[in-house]
Amino acid sequence: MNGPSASPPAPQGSEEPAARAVALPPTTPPAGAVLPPRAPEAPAPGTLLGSHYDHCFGCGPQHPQGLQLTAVAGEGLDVTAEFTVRPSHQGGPGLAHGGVLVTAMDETLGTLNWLLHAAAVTGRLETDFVRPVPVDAVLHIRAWVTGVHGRKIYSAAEGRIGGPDGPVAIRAQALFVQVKLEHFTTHGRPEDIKKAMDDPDLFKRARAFEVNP
Ligand SMILES: CCCCCCCCCC(=O)SCCNC(=O)CCNC(=O)[C@H](O)C(C)(C)COP(=O)(O)OP(=O)(O)OC[C@H]1O[C@@H](n2cnc3c(N)ncnc32)[C@H](O)[C@@H]1OP(=O)(O)O
Repeated sequence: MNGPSASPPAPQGSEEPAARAVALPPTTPPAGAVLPPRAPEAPAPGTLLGSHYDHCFGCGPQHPQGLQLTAVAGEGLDVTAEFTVRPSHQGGPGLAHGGVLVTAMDETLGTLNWLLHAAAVTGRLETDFVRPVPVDAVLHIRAWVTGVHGRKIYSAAEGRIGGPDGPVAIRAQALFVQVKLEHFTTHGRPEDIKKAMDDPDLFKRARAFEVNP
């Protein structure tokens, strides 16, 4: 199977508007979802999670235009993260681009999988933009797992500005799908796979390709 099915857009304008919508699966956990314990291998609460791949647009320190987001493991199945909006992240003048903010949420939500010791990729990500985020602002993000159902990991996050307890600027909810190593080796560019595999930092290498046995 290749993800959930979606209706194609209707070919002409005579249908009801609702019939033209794409059917998307929910990002709230279904009945039967569970909240597993933190994996025994999960980094201790308070650990700076670091980048899973130096060239990642979300967290890589070697990506000059990237977000260089940093995340810290929480006490449970939760993380906090910070991202400083730079001029290269602008959409409207002086304001963060919405897609860049979504990336920050995606990246932070992705780090939750590390607490479950599961390799997973984003299947679906919903966001609410609540208030604009200016250049130079720090987005304080908190993310948490809401449930796990089979290979699906459900999670939610919020980003605040003006401090960790400041007003909410963005909210997100996501569904990640656990994948095996082949997801990356089959679809990724060979030279980049090699670059990640050659990283002398064992921890990063593990994070770039960690797979549930
Ligand atoms: C490990 C370190 C990496 C960390 C990176 C963090 C960076 C931030 C995260 C990202 O941005 S990842 C990049 C963006 N995401 C992608 O590129 C994923 C592209 N999509 C795929 O590769 C596949 O569609 C996917 C792996 C998600 C699913 O394909 P599969 O063939 O493995 O799964 P399958 O279709 O069998 O579906 C498994 C279950 O997930 C559900 N599912 C799959 N795709 C879904 C989707 N898109 N939305 C909702 N549900 C989805 C599906 O309905 C099904 O539910 P059930 O088990 O209940 O039947």
